[in-house]
Amino acid sequence: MIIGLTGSIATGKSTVSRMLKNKGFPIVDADEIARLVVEPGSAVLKEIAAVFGEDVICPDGTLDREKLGARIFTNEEDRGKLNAIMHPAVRSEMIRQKQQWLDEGAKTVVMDIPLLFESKLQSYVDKIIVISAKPAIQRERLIARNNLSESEADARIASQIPVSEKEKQADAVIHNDGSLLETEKQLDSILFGWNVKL
Ligand SMILES: CC(C)(COP(=O)(O)OP(=O)(O)OC[C@H]1O[C@@H](n2cnc3c(N)ncnc32)[C@H](O)[C@@H]1O)[C@@H](O)C(=O)NCCC(=O)NCCS
Ligand SMILES: Nc1ncnc2c1ncn2[C@@H]1O[C@H](COP(=O)(O)OP(=O)(O)OP(=O)(O)O)[C@@H](O)[C@H]1O
Repeated sequence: MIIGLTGSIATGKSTVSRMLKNKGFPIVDADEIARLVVEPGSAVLKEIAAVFGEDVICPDGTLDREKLGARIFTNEEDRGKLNAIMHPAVRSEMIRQKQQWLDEGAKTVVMDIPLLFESKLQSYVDKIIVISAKPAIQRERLIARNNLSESEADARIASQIPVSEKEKQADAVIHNDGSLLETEKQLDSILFGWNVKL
């Protein structure tokens, strides 16, 4: 079974993904892959520099994530351009990693894909878990984690489909508004209900 884990920014995908990893499930992490494909010297990074300018590259050759983030989260056209450059590379690496786990005999693979609905990747997975948090809590956690202003946080939240919309298309929803223990209990009950095997 391929389980897709999604939600909206800062609702707790990585938190739940970590819980699943601790239980022994293999994880394919789209955010981690998105960092991998822009390593210094990569073709994807060269294309980003060609489109967005050399000033999005740090003196040490790495991507200036803060600078690029400030542009793409406030400008839909720029976001579309970045997605067009990065997503094909991210998608093929996600599929490669998933296949590798299956070839190694994994019965279940978890794919943590923040933009699963925005990128229409529902067909990549068998079941979808949406990690949700109330808007005020989501905003508060995003501001605290990324040290953003309120307007920067709002721009990031607005760059994605609202989590309430995603919930409607989920096979299961985890409400991550309370303690981590409460979140893990919801996760365990979903895994039990679906008879998920390691
Ligand atoms: C713009 C970048 C450099 C900002 O880096 P930063 O370290 O600040 O953020 P990070 O990569 O940790 O992403 C945090 C969250 O932002 C959201 N997010 C990232 N990219 C996008 C996007 N293109 N559109 C909407 N939301 C996005 C996701 O919820 C993600 O979990 C980076 O997010 C990036 O390379 N984005 C493009 C690749 C992408 O679409 N990644 C999302 C999953 S494939
Ligand atoms: N139940 C919880 N109680 C308190 N804090 C939490 C809880 N769940 C998550 N957090 C915190 O909220 C922040 C966002 O969580 P997390 O990083 O897991 O979200 P995410 O959905 O993976 O975000 P992104 O879309 O940016 O990758 C983190 O700082 C995390 O430690």
